[in-house]
Amino acid sequence: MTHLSNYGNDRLGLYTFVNLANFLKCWTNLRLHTLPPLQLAHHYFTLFPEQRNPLWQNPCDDKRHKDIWSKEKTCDRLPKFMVVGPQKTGTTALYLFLLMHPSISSSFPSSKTFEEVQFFNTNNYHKGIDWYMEFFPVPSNVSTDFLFEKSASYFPSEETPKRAAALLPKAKILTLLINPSDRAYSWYQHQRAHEDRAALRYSFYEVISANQHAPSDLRSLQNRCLVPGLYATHLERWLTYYPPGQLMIIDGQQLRNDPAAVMDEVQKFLGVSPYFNYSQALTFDPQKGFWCQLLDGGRTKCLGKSKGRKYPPMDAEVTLFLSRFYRDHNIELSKLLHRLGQPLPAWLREELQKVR
Ligand SMILES: Nc1ncnc2c1ncn2[C@@H]1O[C@H](COP(=O)(O)OS(=O)(=O)O)[C@@H](OP(=O)(O)O)[C@H]1O
Repeated sequence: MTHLSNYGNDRLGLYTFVNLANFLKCWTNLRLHTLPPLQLAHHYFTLFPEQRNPLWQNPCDDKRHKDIWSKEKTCDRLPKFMVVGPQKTGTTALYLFLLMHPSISSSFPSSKTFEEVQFFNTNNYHKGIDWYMEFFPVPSNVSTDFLFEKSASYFPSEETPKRAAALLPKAKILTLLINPSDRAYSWYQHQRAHEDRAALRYSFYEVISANQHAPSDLRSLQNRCLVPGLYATHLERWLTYYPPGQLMIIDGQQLRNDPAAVMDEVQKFLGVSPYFNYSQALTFDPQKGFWCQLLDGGRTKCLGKSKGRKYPPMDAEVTLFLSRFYRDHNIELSKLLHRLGQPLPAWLREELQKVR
């Protein structure tokens, strides 16, 4: 039984199977039973439930598969890198800036989830790799063109790193981190703007401080609000499947304040050419209050209203609660960054100061 799309392994499988069955019938007293295919599959997965979940690999990584891979198909329609989130850290700004580079192209937008494909972390994964590849253009030059996708909910997903590494072992992974308290607050505001019932009903403080006896909708909202900010836990999971050299941890605060400097680092990390001068291509738009793409004639192309929302600042009680909530996780993050030889972002240093 294999979940690798049925390219090569099973050509001999049928022959072997028939001969094995004949052998058993001829030389043993075993009575062989069979079932119609669907019932057989049901029975099989009852016996081996762990095999219900496929783990797709790249068919072109194995010569035997590649040799019989359909002529119409290619393995070039896969990303060379991914922006994995977490949500509300500036992933859309990074996405827009990456697209400005002449050698970088993204996945096609999904009708359901806008610029995000959300393959590895959802049931879309069960639609298979052909479904995933359809989201990517055929690159005009495989070695110089950089395809990517950004799905901001990949970062905290339990399954994603393992699944991504099985299909895209050489991919580079870009993640953005801002102060997890600010991220949680921005996410809550996002839910309110999208008229999430629970977010409209409960104040931010009620969400973050809910205890285990709270109603289930509040608990669920709390989890989705706070869990992505447990950065060290999620990063360790990514590092179980990808070597540190393939993972870039970007300071989201720096991307917001000095995007050209960050984009220079990103270009180096990806090894993409030609060098693109973001200092000339980006400008700060005072009306938007953020850096935007500079267009001909001095006009700007900024992100839409849903990015860079206006909402009141967090009050002191909330700030204190969240600083305490994330304290140990931030300490873990600082140890992890130290181990990776990476500098600590300013917001993390500030949070660590509060601990003392
Ligand atoms: N250049 C630029 N323009 C607009 N917004 C910027 C930019 N750089 C960073 N940010 C911050 O990005 C926050 C939204 O993050 P994401 O794009 O990751 O959100 S999402 O998860 O895709 O919904 C968004 O959060 P909010 O301020 O809460 O709206 C911004 O603070």
